[in-house]
Amino acid sequence: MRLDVVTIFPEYLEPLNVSLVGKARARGQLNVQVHDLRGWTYDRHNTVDDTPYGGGPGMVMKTDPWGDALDTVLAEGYESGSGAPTLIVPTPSGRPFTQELAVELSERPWLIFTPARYEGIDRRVIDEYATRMPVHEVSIGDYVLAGGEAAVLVITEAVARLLPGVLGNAESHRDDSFAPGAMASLLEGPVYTKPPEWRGRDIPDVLLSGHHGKIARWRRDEALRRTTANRPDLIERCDPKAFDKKDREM
Ligand SMILES: Nc1cc(-c2ccc3cc[nH]c3c2)n[nH]1
Repeated sequence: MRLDVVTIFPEYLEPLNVSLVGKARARGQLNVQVHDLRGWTYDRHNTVDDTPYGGGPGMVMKTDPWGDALDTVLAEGYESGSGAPTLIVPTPSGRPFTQELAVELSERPWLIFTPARYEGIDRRVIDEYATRMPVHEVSIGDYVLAGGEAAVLVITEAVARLLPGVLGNAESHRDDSFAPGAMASLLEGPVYTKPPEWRGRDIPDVLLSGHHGKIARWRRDEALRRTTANRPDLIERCDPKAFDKKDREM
């Protein structure tokens, strides 16, 4: 998979050099290119913004730097055989980013991220590139950030960990919260490891019983309890029949 990020804060994307994404890049599973939007400005102040038509507070990101940057990125990507691009535009007014969307994006060969700043990007840029590729305007949550770069980090990590071979054998996304399946959308229950006693706190006996059926049922019940408490909206999405089936298997 190829990822391109165009931003006025390339240093914000430094975390893509470490941990899971950094290792995937080093192994060649992920090709990440970060581009400084100001590289496509030609005035003395490297201007990327201007006042909004119709008035109002703040500034709007100008068309030309984005258009020139995206044309360059597209030419590079096509030249290197990156496949069909998908444009991802982080915005508070976008489609919610979910595990389902992460799975969908992980199956694409090439993602181009355009994290904005200020009041956003001149709408004509999105409209122009929407004629050439799928565009996903994506929100990572109902809160307002000062720019889209944090959203790029979130989306990139959620997508990269789904790529084949990126998660090690010791990890798996099979039972992720929100992953499809009988426990679809249940939140993760509590987890424990050694030592068996810590500051007077023990491990739940069932986890030491070696009875896999009882352990699976306890974990399911804990997930249900936690989901009911924290995300009752997710309970409706679960298929109760699947639970009966799972119970019989445990
Ligand atoms: N989910 C979410 C996205 C954003 C976001 C995305 C881009 C920009 C550009 C300027 N402010 C922004 C905020 N806030 N919250």
